[in-house]
Amino acid sequence: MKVGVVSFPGSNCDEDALLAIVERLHEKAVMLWHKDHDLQGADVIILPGGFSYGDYLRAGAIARFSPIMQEVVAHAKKGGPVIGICNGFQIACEAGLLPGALMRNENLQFRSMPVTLRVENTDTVFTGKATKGQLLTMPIAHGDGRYTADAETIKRLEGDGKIVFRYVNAKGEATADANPNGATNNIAGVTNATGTVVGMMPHPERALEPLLGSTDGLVLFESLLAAVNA
Ligand SMILES: NC(=O)CC[C@H](N)C(=O)O
Repeated sequence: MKVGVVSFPGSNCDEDALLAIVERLHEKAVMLWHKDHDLQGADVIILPGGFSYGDYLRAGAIARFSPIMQEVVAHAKKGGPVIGICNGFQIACEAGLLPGALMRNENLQFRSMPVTLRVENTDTVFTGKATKGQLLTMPIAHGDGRYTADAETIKRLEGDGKIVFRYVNAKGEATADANPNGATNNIAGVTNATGTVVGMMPHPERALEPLLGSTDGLVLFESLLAAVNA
């Protein structure tokens, strides 16, 4: 497996994502500069977290015009795996790789804290090794994480089981107080029709070391490796 991590001006989780692949999975990873058109033979693309273009206009709205996004979209259209983490999720939505949008957090605060997620869909390239209903702890760090879409899209995503993660409390219940940003239906992550593109606000690449409080992010990377090698 060879993973390409796209570095935009303002990305700040690109190194963490690269290290997740190299140090935890012992697989190959390359940094891809946003101005390039070459995916350097990567089988998988990570759109990392950060503040691409300073979140000007709207988070992800400028990054989606970066030259490399044409190749990322073409890769995704061919069924190539793509994961958008936090700012990467915002960029994936802006680029039309995933439905919906990430709005300013309901409480207008930047939230940096651990959250509990419930795995809703294990039929994606990034959750195949998880179990449905499994609870995962990982951090969030965002100001614009309130997932939203028009009512018809939400109904379709829910009906088709395209919600991958939901914010829940310690008992696994998707309550309002477990929702850090006011996301519709506590949605923390979604997938496309084929389960090959996943976007999520929480950071699995920051939950790989016991020292950092959780290793629950590992299941996503192990799922990816298993899917690519299948
Ligand atoms: N950690 C991140 O990727 C930050 C995401 C984003 N730009 C926000 O604050 O909403």
